[in-house]
Amino acid sequence: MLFSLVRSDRLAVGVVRKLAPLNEFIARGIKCQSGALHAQSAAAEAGKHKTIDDLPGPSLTTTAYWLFIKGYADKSHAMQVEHKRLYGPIWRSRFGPFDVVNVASADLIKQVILQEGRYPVRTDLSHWKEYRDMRGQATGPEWYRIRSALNPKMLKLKEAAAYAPIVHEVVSDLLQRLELLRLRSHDQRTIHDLASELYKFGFEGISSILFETRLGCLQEEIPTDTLRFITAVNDMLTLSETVLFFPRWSRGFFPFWKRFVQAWDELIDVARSLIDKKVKQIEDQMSCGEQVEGMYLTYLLSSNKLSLAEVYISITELLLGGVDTTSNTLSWTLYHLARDAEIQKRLYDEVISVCPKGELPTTDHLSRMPFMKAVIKETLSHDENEFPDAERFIPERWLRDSPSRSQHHPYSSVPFGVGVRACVGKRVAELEMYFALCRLVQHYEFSTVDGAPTIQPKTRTLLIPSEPIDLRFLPRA
Ligand code: HEM
Repeated sequence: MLFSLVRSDRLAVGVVRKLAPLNEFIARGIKCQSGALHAQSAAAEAGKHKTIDDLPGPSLTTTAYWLFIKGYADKSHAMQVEHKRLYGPIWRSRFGPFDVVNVASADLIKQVILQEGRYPVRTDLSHWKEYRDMRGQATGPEWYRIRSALNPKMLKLKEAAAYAPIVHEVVSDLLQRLELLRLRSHDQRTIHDLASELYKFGFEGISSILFETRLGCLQEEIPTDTLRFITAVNDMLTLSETVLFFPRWSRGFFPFWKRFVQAWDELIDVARSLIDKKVKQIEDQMSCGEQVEGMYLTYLLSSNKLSLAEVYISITELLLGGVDTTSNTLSWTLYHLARDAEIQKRLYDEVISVCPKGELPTTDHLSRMPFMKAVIKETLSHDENEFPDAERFIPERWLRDSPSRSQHHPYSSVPFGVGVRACVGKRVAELEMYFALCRLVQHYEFSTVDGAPTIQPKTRTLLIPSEPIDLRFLPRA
């Protein structure tokens, strides 16, 4: 396993976007804190610690050969598996401006995380920072202060549970939309490209929490401003990868940098106007002497812990972190369930016994659904060296009382990261995924389309399906 890489060979969903920053940090860790992390070697035995220059790994040219000639450009997860085989559990590689040390064993990951200290550093995505500097926006005060302002209403289980009503509203819209698409399909069963529908769900879900407003992503006619927003996020993330591969001097020849900046401009513009609307609303309420109540944005704006510029950028970054991670995990989860009727049946039985159809699940219900949590956990990452039959989908391995319970290293599955720098949106993501999965299972039985080939993952920041996922949705009685 590589840190944050999800189900590496069989692969469901990955968070490779978050991998590079950690690795860059590790590289620095090795350089600056010699002895904090070292590979066992003749050098170490002789009492001399290795430096980053001693690490094995492909040169820049070899990496380019793997990416562009051997065809791993959209399969960098598979390349990492191959590189681990070739170079061992710790190796150096270079991608564009990144000089990366990869660690691919639970023990090494633990060593890295345990020496992070109070203010773990993640590398800046230089081209994101460059955009911000160019537009004179906040370059980000220290991470810890911002993170301390963002954490309280995001990470605490009790606080995140306050978003349950809005998440249910969005899940209801998702169910309605899927039902419409199902009925419209040629066999009144098939939903084509489920991942793109779930992407809209992810966008609507996280925006409704962050901006405290509904954007209409799941409506038949998506409002123009919302379409602009979705396109901008999509363009920015897609171009973000392209821009990295082209040197600065080539920006005059190729359109990518210009388009990347345009996408950011659009994105910030829509986010700012949504936030400004809320600011105006709060001001109006306050001037009338009304009590101001709201959710995440209201809390941030009224806590006075961040400047308005910091709120713009923090909310935008939360949005960027929270859309496709959640929806992609859900897409792969449904795909795995559709391929395994037995596991799906076991999940259905659990859901129905705790929360029958017609009832809306609550966080209390969720606490009595260990199998559902295991299904999501199994979709997210784990280490092929630590789990028997790692390539098979076996949610039972996460259940405490199950005979298939695996005795795994605590760092062998860290899909949200660990420690102070771990994912700020974990609780919100779980709430969205659990509620959506629960209600989908209450309503439908899903299966793959007859004769459909197995869908492989490809790297597009995350590990996404390489082809559209088409699933049959059969309504349950
Ligand atoms: C299945 C869903 C998700 C997964 C698997 C996931 C995973 C991760 C991982 C692995 C990290 C990096 C941790 C580290 O560097 O140590 C991270 C960071 C982050 N995530 Fe998530 N995430 C998910 C959902 C979300 C959601 C819903 C949000 C927004 C509400 C979000 C916002 C963020 C932010 C802002 C960071 C950066 C935190 C920091 O550097 O302080 N994520 N996430």
